[in-house]
Amino acid sequence: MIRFDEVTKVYRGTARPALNGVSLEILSGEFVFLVGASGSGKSTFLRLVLKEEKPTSGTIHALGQDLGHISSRKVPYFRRNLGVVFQDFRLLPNKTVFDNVAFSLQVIGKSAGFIHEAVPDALQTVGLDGKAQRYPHELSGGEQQRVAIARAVVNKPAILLADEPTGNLDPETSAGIMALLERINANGTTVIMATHDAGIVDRLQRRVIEVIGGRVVRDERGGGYKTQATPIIAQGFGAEGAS
Ligand SMILES: Nc1ncnc2c1ncn2[C@@H]1O[C@H](COP(=O)(O)OP(=O)(O)OP(=O)(O)O)[C@@H](O)[C@H]1O
Repeated sequence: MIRFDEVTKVYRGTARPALNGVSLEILSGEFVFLVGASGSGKSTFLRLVLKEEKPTSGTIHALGQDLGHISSRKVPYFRRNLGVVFQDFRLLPNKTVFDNVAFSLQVIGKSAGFIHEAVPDALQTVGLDGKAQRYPHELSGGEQQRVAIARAVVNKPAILLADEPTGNLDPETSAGIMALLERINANGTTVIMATHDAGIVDRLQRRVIEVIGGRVVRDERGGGYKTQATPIIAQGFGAEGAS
């Protein structure tokens, strides 16, 4: 589903790679936590998958395509298969909940008929069916994140990328968001989530990829936030990235 082969990313004007020789594979249907200190390279990983950045060296395949060979004209089509959620929600403040979710479908040319079925469906999935006409400032943080998740999944993406989606939320609200992400994953969407939340990672016991200074130092299925166990390098991928 996603494969990194010896991927290194050095941002312009910087000396130290943000990602350094990362090789790994993420399979369809997996739920993966990306963990590591601030600045370790987690967001860079997600931006590379989205093709918002390109690697300095190495190759990335996602959904059967070599990202290096997708022309800029085709990038928007590629991105239709990916949903994205951020720590700060990024909703449009002057649009209702319904219109925030509908907007992402309008820009890709979906018909009004499609939108009027898909948006209520997505709002029901995230538990916000009664709040379609509210504005973002009339919602709690947890509800705003649910809108952002509805927007991310309304087009039924194969992959959901979440960059610290619970970073601004209290533990109880975070637990609700995690239950939602688990449900979305159980319905077949591959979920990759960057997080600093040790409690969540320990509780869910999913695959954990730990990055330090741009290198993958641990890739463990059923792992916690921190482990004393000998790292298991998933299926032979990532050995080169470990140090
Ligand atoms: N656009 C950019 N230009 C230059 N350097 C960048 C850019 N984006 C990130 N970096 C650098 O790349 C490294 C990795 O950053 P990245 O944002 O991927 O880390 P992160 O693990 O997501 O951190 P956080 O947990 O704080 O979000 C950092 O040293 C950062 O300063």
